[in-house]
Amino acid sequence: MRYISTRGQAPALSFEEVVLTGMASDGGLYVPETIPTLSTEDLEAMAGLSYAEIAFRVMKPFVGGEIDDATFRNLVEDAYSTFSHEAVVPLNQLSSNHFLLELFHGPTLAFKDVALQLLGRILDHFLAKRGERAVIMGATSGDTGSAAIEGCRHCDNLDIFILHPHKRVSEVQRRQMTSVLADNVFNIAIEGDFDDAQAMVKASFADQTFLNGTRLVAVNSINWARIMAQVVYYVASAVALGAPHREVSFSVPSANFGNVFAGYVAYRMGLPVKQFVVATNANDILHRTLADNDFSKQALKATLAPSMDIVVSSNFERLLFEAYDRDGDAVRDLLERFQHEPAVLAEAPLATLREKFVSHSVDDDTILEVIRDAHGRTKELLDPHTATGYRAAERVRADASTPMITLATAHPAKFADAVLQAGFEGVPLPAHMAGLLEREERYTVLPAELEAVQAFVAEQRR
Ligand SMILES: Cc1ncc(COP(=O)(O)O)c(C=O)c1O
Ligand SMILES: N[C@@H](CCOP(=O)(O)O)C(=O)O
Repeated sequence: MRYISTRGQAPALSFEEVVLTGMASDGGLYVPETIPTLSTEDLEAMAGLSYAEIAFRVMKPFVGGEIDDATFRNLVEDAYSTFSHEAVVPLNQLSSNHFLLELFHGPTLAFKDVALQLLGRILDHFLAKRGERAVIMGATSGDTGSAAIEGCRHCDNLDIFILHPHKRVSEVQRRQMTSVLADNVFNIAIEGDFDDAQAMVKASFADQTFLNGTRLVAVNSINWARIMAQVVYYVASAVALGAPHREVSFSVPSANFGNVFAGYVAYRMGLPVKQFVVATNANDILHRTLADNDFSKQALKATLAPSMDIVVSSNFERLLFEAYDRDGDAVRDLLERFQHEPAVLAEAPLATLREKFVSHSVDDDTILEVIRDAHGRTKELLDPHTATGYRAAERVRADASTPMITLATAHPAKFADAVLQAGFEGVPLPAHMAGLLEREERYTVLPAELEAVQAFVAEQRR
């Protein structure tokens, strides 16, 4: 399996190189040269298998033999043994044809654990084999950061630098990151927003001279392994509901677009998916683009679903690459224009996207109303991100007969503010996080300036 850049000018890489590289040298993101397929028989054979076994089977073609089967199976089983639910990502039936896919049973209570528990182990495997050290730089709006720290902190070959927007993540999210006092973990609170943090991480990949030759690795969904691991739960949940002989739809709380893009990859692999509902908070660029062809930046708003407070959505580029028939020049032109002025998509690619994707945007007042309403109807307490998906599913689903799976991307205990504002008492943290709110914290506040961040990383790395 080779991987190519969405901007068409970087060299093709192997799986190992792609995992250890992050961004492509032409500024693009890596995608598989060909998307592997799952036959009807492959999908049928997955019914009743464990999550880890389905994960092994779905991901194997992407790894392309670069990790031997026995080792890869061990890495996968080990990664998912850290989840507190035996099913790893259980499906919870809310009503006759609406299901919640609970992706928050990992160590940090958000869907990011599904990929980052595995990515940490894959990185460890490749770096140990090469006898190399690497520096991780990641940007987080709250969840990727703690999941990356949790997934990678035991890897002796890695120093981990996580940039979060100062005072714009929830208290639980911040403490999950900043209370890890390990020598190889560095938290940076940026005086800016998530877009600033992500732009600095991407700029650091583009010019890595500040690291004097040490390898820089991505833990954001820039890294293909993140997407690959997220493809699995689309397959597992659809199979549980009758795929390949029954179509399903997914509603996905979206921002950086890695999650729903992984669903699209599952569809392209052969999963029968009727519809992807892209749910956004008030930062609605994805909704404006899909609904009105308005691909333009607006000022980032702080919302009750802070992990989705993102305007420049990294993985939308991967979907555009597919919609533009893998024309890297067209993608590069469009994204360069988008950086400086409002842009629009060409008619044909937009029509292609609209065949599978619909969208809906949910503001803060509605998030609170949905949390109350869903609890009244189903007894489930949704986190504010999941609430956007739940509402969007109900508003724009194509029909009531196709099972709708809303992705529950985080546990409500991470977002006490929204839960309290919705009129509920706080949600207790699980036992393994007891005492989190009293633990010592360590982080460094820096201005949103690339030089300051790079100087800090260069100085602190071991
Ligand atoms: C809880 C939660 N829900 C939804 C999202 C959006 O997912 P994506 O960025 O993959 O679109 C995020 C962060 O990205 C998140 O942390
Ligand atoms: N919501 C994310 C933002 C980063 O997204 P990623 O999928 O690219 O890592 C977060 O919680 O940090």
